[in-house]
Amino acid sequence: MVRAGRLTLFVGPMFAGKSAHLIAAALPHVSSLALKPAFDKRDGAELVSRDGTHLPARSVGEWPDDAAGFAHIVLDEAQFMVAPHYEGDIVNQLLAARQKGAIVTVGGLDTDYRRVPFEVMTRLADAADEIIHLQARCHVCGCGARWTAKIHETGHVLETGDQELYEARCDEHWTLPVSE
Ligand SMILES: Nc1ncnc2c1ncn2[C@@H]1O[C@H](COP(=O)(O)OP(=O)(O)O)[C@@H](O)[C@H]1O
Ligand SMILES: Cc1cn([C@H]2C[C@H](O)[C@@H](COP(=O)(O)O)O2)c(=O)[nH]c1=O
Repeated sequence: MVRAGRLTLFVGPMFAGKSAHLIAAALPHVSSLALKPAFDKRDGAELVSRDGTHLPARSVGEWPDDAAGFAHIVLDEAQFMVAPHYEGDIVNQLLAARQKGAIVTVGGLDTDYRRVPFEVMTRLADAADEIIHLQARCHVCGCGARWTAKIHETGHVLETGDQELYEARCDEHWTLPVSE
């Protein structure tokens, strides 16, 4: 019997618990391949959530040759899987894995600090079986935050960082960064 594949997305701003949910989704699976973008040098060979959970993961700049051998594939920070940091079309590769029966679970930012959608995430959302929208707490007021604000304008849309550079913000308190 052919297994039915499935694509689940965890999307939202930074600090919303996307990595925590991905790690929790992977743990029950015996055969699990956890991937992270080679572009993201944080945390070495692990997916790490700010809630303290972590999971061994491979940093990849292209689709792994042995991916077909895994029943469950997890990918975090999917917004980084674009040229020149990633070779190949990650969306088509994930959809092909689902087609072959894999349970595919992906986390990523739906929008950048300007509130512009990340194209990879939009394409994945169009094809997903399930999308879980997560919110963080606004850094200013503590309300539900759908957006990420950047504290300093650096001129880079793709730029790894944490609380020194980014904050979760609600609709009322989101702003563009002040140019330096
Ligand atoms: N502004 C915030 N809103 C919500 N959680 C936060 C915030 N700042 C830090 N945290 C912590 O971050 C955890 C989620 O982190 P993580 O899984 O790394 O999120 P994501 O992958 O979405 O960035 C929460 O469980 C909480 O402990
Ligand atoms: C908003 C925004 C974020 N990034 C980077 C910053 C972090 O390294 C990751 C997001 O990590 P998290 O697990 O979701 O906290 O993305 C970026 O490159 N560009 C942006 O606009």
